[in-house]
Amino acid sequence: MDAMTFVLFGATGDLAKRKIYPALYNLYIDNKLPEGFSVFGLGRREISNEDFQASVRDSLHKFSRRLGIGDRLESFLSSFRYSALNVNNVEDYSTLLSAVQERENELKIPENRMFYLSVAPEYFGTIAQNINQSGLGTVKGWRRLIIEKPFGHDLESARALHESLEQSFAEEEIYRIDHYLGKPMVQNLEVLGFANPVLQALWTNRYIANVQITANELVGVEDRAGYFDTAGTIRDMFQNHMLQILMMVTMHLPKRSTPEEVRMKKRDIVASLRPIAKDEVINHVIRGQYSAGELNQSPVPGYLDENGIEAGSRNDTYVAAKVWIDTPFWSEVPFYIRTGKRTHEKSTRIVVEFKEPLKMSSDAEEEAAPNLLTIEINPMESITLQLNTKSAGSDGKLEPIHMHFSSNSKNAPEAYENLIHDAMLGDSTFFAHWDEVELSWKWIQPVLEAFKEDIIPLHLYPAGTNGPEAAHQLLAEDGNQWW
Ligand SMILES: NC(=O)C1=CN([C@@H]2O[C@H](COP(=O)(O)OP(=O)(O)OC[C@H]3O[C@@H](n4cnc5c(N)ncnc54)[C@H](OP(=O)(O)O)[C@@H]3O)[C@@H](O)[C@H]2O)C=CC1
Ligand SMILES: O=C1O[C@H](COP(=O)(O)O)[C@@H](O)[C@H](O)[C@H]1O
Repeated sequence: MDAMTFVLFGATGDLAKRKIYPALYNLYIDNKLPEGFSVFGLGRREISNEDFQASVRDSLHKFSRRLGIGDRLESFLSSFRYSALNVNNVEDYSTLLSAVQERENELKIPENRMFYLSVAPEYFGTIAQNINQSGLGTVKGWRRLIIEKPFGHDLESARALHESLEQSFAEEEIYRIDHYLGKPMVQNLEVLGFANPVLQALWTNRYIANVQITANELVGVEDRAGYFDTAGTIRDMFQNHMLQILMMVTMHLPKRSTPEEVRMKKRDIVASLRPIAKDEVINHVIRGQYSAGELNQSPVPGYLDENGIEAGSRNDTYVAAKVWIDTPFWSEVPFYIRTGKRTHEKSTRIVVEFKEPLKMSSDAEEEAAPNLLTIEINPMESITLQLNTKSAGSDGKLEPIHMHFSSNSKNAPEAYENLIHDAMLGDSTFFAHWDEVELSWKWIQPVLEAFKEDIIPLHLYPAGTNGPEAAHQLLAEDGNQWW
């Protein structure tokens, strides 16, 4: 891997402390950082290098699961420098440029610069522009820009953001983080397809009855009311993470592919999503909001009673939808997608339900359970195939059995580790490319409008339950059920 300077905007923020520093540290102790590696943390506040290193040390103590391994923390921290910078002030970038160049010379490393924007999205365009104007982005080596979500608030704002970024950075230099694409089981979907002919052969509408994608959460709005009450689950989870999983599970790859091939396949899927007109949203999408309920036998407040939520807010904390992909592989297969906060479980999973088995014999009225392939993504990482077999007893009835594989996820790299490492290598396979981001917003725009205009019901569900009843009806009307 190339030696580089990692320039982190928002170095004093929550995401840096909870995710980025632990990810960098884990990469360091796994010897996955390059020889010459230097970090510049940036924020408005004035702090010394020592205080910055101390705050990184604190966040590792709090958030890293691997601090006990080895005693390399201090040498890791010695790569960290801090520079005060206001993103709107071009002179601050020039000061930073001098400091970065001095460090590059000191370490004798080439001008490879990774810019990570862990700040509010309204700054993305300005930062990209100022990086260029100040000369910080003029390099003899390579430069890359990692940006956090959310990428826009709707189709129009996403396009505006893209236009402002593309004035300063080429698409190949931009790495849009969707942390679900960094989850090992989501990355595994690419391999499951091409490495298992048995699955590859079955991966079509000929054999698959429906596909279900669930991301249930225990947590509520936490302390992010300001952001969440205007975003809702539809933008926070559905437009990005859920549609990315849908793309990953449905693209057909004949072999391990280049980032460009993956990008084209994902693009084809999202371009083939059957459009839902605004007045049709009511038939395909369920919108929910949690009311007061119970979790672990303790009462929890409803959404409207959470801190910082606007009185009478009609914001969505739950979305379920029935989606169709109009391609020869997937026509006639319903994809059911649901995600919600304050449900009864933390579980992200994909369940593929295969078509009904053939009747065993003409006179047997036996009910065979469907074959199900369940891929648990989070917090469990497992793959289970449900088959039918004869029961051991004398009656010889059918009973389901489970072939189960569970990975030892304790030591598996976390999503941010995988993604930052990939970006350092210049591998954009598991990043969201503009084409698919734009098409996702385009597809979801009528749903956003239906929510905004309040023309579909907002179903309440008590916290700690399995979502609104209407989400179950959505499948029941097709003769299906959530698994
Ligand atoms: N936190 C999370 O769990 C997640 C966050 N994200 C995204 O990551 C990004 C960062 O979020 P988060 O860390 O939570 O935000 P925080 O509010 O915790 O941190 C914001 C950071 O931006 C810096 N900052 C703010 N204004 C300026 C400015 N004018 N000039 C320079 N620096 C500035 C702050 O430093 P200072 O105050 O010193 O200026 C601080 O370091 C956002 O895009 C968010 O949507 C995405 C997924 C999850
Ligand atoms: O991006 C987000 O994801 C989390 C859920 O992530 P997970 O890895 O725990 O499944 C969600 O809670 C948050 O609201 C959203 O912004």
